[in-house]
Amino acid sequence: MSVLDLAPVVPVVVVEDVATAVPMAQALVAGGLPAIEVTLRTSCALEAVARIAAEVPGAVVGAGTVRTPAEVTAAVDAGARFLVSPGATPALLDAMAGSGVPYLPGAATASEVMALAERGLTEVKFFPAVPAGGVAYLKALGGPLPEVRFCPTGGIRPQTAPEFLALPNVGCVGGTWLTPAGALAAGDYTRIEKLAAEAAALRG
Ligand SMILES: O=C(O)C(=O)C[C@H](O)[C@H](O)COP(=O)(O)O
Repeated sequence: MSVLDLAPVVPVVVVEDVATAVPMAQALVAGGLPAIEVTLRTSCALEAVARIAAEVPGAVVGAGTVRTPAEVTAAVDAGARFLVSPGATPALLDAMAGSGVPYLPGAATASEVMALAERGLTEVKFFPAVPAGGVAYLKALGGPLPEVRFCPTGGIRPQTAPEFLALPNVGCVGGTWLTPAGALAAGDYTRIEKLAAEAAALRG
């Protein structure tokens, strides 16, 4: 099954303290969001991926902010079950294609999406979704490129997620709102589970 179909929302998480990784992932899964994108933006990100992969059986943990072939290898070695990138380069795409796991390369223009489609890639992260043009832009891309499905990410909030999810070319949306830094710092996993449950219910 595609990552785009696991849940309406993929939490994009920035793990600053690796001790929060497992309880955070448990809360997200309990709330109904199994696909979790751990961004490789912090020094403990790979360890967070490894711990979630080992200790949270209901989670489908992936790595985000994957920008280089070396990061592809490191993420898969850590246990990432999918890869997400903000954009795409030929070297990165070659590495992702050889990784053995599903991947969502990033694109923001018709030409970028067409270059990915030329490679047979029809599941794409639309980034940065809101600054690049939001719902209207994505709807317009769906005219000439109807076979491509997107996971828009960047600037999406619970209030705006339903407008994206209503588009036929959107599989799911990504966002950071599920795991507020304050909730993680305070160990408030109940709040994270509640945010996840609300997000999981966004599309019935
Ligand atoms: O790290 C990456 O690879 C990214 O693509 C960036 C994330 O998609 C945004 O950080 C989403 O952040 P929000 O706009 O707060 O939902």
